Amino acid sequence: MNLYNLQILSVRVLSIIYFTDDVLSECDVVFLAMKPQYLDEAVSSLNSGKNPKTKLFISILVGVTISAITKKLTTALNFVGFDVIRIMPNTPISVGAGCTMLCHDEDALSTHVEIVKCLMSAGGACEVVSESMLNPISAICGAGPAYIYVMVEALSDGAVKMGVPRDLATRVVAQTMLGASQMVIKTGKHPGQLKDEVCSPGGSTIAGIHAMEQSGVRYGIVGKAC
Ligand SMILES: NC(=O)C1=CN([C@@H]2O[C@H](COP(=O)(O)OP(=O)(O)OC[C@H]3O[C@@H](n4cnc5c(N)ncnc54)[C@H](OP(=O)(O)O)[C@@H]3O)[C@@H](O)[C@H]2O)C=CC1
Ligand SMILES: O=C(O)[C@@H]1CCC=N1
Repeated sequence: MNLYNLQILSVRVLSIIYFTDDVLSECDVVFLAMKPQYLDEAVSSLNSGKNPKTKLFISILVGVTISAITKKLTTALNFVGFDVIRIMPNTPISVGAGCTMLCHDEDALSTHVEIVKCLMSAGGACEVVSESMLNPISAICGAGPAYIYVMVEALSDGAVKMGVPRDLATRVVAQTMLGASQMVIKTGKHPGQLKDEVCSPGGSTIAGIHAMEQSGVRYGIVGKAC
């Protein structure tokens, strides 16, 4: 990490917890990380005091807009001059392989955007998108790991059914998913082309693909899960 990154990371970051009387007077940056239905309760538990220090709120709440959060904070706390930046991270961030989507208002300070990018990049990829893109992309980067785990579990179940021990099956499935993902990222090839490269004419893979298509896997993912 370069000096610039270290400098911007030197701001103190704390999460909002219950009964946070002094969070705003002590922290430059505050994460809003409760479920959306508890936002009002959380905001009302904050006390801006005489000298609020917080200049940046980072929200991971799914579906709550920057303007809605700004309005709630401004109304409840009666102070202005802060930025709200929305992010949608995912749980793989805990192992350094996360994917965070970030959006901000046009008037957000570039230093604030850099702070968030720097913080979230420490846990994986981080990309800036428009706010209108955040909800649809959240269905993939935020919820996506759960869908992938179901697929890992299903493939592992299939292997177990054929007599492979569970731990070996799950390890091989996960490594295969990792490898396939790296192929998509590193080769830049269309996933359909990568799939074609695995399917030998008349081979077992195309037979498996046929079975997947017959059972509506693609339809279920595109039409129902997303
Ligand atoms: N799970 C995921 O993969 C992702 C979740 N998100 C978003 O993150 C948010 C939290 O989700 P998740 O972590 O799964 O949910 P959890 O229920 O695990 O965590 C919610 C947290 O909010 C705290 N909390 C509840 N009420 C208040 C309050 N009034 N004031 C302050 N803090 C409060 C809870 O504290 P306590 O434990 O003390 O009750 C808990 O730490 C949601 O908005 C979700 O959309 C975003 C991306 C991915
Ligand atoms: O299921 C949820 O509400 C959150 C949003 C993204 C991931 N989990």
